[in-house]
Amino acid sequence: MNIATLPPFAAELKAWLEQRFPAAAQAALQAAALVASRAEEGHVCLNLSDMAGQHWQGTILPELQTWRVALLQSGFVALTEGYAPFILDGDRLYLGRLWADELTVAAELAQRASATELTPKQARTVLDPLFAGTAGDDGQRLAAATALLNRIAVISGGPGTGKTTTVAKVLAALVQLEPAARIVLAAPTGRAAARMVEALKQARDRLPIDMITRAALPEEAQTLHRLLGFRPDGAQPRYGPGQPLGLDILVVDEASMIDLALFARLLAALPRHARLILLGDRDQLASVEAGSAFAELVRQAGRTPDGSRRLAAATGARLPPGRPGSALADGIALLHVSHRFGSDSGIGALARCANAGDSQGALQLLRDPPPDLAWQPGLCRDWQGLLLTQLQTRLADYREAVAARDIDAAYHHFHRLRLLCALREGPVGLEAINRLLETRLLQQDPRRQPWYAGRPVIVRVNDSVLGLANGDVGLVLENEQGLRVYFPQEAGWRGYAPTRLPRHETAFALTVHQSQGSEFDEVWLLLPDEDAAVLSRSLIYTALTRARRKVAVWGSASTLAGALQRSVQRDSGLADRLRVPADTIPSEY
Ligand SMILES: Nc1ncnc2c1ncn2[C@@H]1O[C@H](COP(=O)(O)OP(=O)(O)OP(=O)(O)O)[C@@H](O)[C@H]1O
Repeated sequence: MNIATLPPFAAELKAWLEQRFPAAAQAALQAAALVASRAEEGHVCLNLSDMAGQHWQGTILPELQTWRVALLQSGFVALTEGYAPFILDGDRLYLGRLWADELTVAAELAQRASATELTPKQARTVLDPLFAGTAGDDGQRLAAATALLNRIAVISGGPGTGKTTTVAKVLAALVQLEPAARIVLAAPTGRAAARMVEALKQARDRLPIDMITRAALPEEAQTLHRLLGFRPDGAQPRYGPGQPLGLDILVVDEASMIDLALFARLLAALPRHARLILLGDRDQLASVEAGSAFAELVRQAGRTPDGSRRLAAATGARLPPGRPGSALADGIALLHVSHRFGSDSGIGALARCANAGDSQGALQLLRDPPPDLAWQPGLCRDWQGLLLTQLQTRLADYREAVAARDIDAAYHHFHRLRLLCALREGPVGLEAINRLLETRLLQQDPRRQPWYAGRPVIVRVNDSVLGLANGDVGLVLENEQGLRVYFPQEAGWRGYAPTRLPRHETAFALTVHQSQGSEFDEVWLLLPDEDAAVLSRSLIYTALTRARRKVAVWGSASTLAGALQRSVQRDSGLADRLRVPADTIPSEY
C-alpha cells in the first residue's frame, strides 16, 4: 500500500498525528495509518507481528521490538492501562475506541456465559412435545435446548436450515415456562426485522401449541438502532449501562451484520439477567463497519463436559463427553441441514462450492446449469443491451402496476427479482447499473428529474423521527397529491413526500452488502470482468443465498474463480479474549 492509496481518513489521521506529535518516528506514524486504513476494511486491529519487517510504502517496516518501542515513544500510543488515541495490547495495535468496544463485548459476554438458565429436566419437559417425532440428536432440537439452557445462545446456519423454526419453538417453550417474561425481537436492518416477523408468524402457525401460547408470542420486531434509542445526531444511545433495556429475552436475527461498536452498545444496554439469542449465518459477509463478532463467537463452538451432560439430559441425545473450554462454547449451536435447498438444488450446490472455495465445482455447475441457475460468462460487447432486453420483459408487470398506481402489485413484482452488484463503481458497479436502468429502460434522466413514478429507493441512514431505517426500500408512485415514496409498514403503507426523505439512493440494483437481511425470488449477480480485492467467498455466498428460486451469474470464470479463492478474515483480538476471563472495562472510553 502506498500513501496515495491510503483512504482519506487514514491519510488525514497520519497528517494530524505528524503535526501533533512531531517527535514521533515514521514507523509509529505508519503503524497508525495502517491501523486506520485497516479499520476501514473492517479489521478491528493491526497485528504488528504480521507486518513487522515487511515492505510498505517503499520502506521496510521495523522488526517487532523496535516497532513497539517507536510506538510507545510516539506520544499517541498507550499500553492497556493507559489512555491515548491508540492502544497497544500485546502485539495488537488498536484505535482506542475499537479496543474499548472489543473489551466491552468480551467482558459482557464472559459475565453472562457461565449463567445457566433452566434445568435440563425443565427444558426436556417443554421441548419434547414441540419436537415430537424427531430424534434426540436432531440439530434443531439440540439448538433449541442450547438456547433454553444458556443465557447467551448463538444459532448459526445457512439459508433454510430452520433458525426461525427453532427460535419459534424456543419462544413457545419460554412463554410456557416464564409467562411474565418480556420478549423483544430485533434485527440490524428494517428489512431484516420485517422478514423476521413474517417468518416467525409462519413458523408459529405450524407449531403444536395451544391458543394462549400462540397469542403470547411476539409479533413485532424493530431495528437495533431503534431498540437502543440512537439519536439522529449520532450521540450515545438512550439505553446503556446506566439505563438498561426493559426486557427479559432478546432475539436478534441476522446477527452477522452487527459490527463491533453496535454489539458493544447492545451488550452494555442488556440487563444482566436477560437472555440473548443471536441468529445468523457465520458464512455471510461480516458487517460493513469493523468487526466480525458473530463469526468469532461461532468459532468458540464446542461443548464443555458439563455443557455436554446438560444438553444430553435436555434432549435425550447421546453426545460425546465434551472438552474443557470457554463457557460460551456451550451456548453455540450450528444447523447444517437446509430445508429450503434440497440435495437437487443448484443454488444450494453453488453456495456450498462458494463456501468451500471450490471454483472448479462452481464453474462446472454453471457450465451445465440446473434449472435454478444461469450463467452469462463475462461481459460480451453488448452486455448492456442483453441485460436491458432481458429486464424489459421481467419488469413489464412492475411498470404496469406503477402505471395503475397499484402499490401492492408494484411492491410484489419489484421484489421478485433483484440485481446485486459486487462493486459500487465501474461499468458493472451499482451506480452505473442504476443509471443504465433509469435512463435506458425507464427513459428517465435522473440528473434533470430525480423523482419519477417507478423509482425504487433505499434509505441510507436511520431516521427515528420519520420512522425510517438504513436499508428500508420504498417505491415512488403517483397519487392525487403528486409523487409519494411508499414504504411497507406493519399494516399497509406509509407515503412520504420525496423531499422529506433522508439520505437515499436509487435501488434497481443493490450492492451485495445492502442486500443482506433480504431475500428475493430471483437474483442476478453482476460481477466485474477484472478481479478486485472486495470480491470474496463470503460476498459470493451472501449474494447466492439471497435467492429463493433462481440465480443468474453475470461474470467471467476468472473473476468468479478469483473471488472464491479469497477468504477474508478480519483481524481482531475478540476470539482470544473470549477464551480467557473477562478484562475490566476502563471508564475513560
Ligand atoms: N425440521 C424441518 N422439517 C421440515 N421443514 C422444515 C424444518 N425446519 C424448517 N423447515 C422449513 O424450511 C423452511 C425454512 O425454515 P426457517 O425459515 O426456519 O429457516 P431459516 O434458517 O430461518 O431460514 P432463512 O435463511 O430464510 O432465515 C421453512 O419453510 C420451514 O417450514
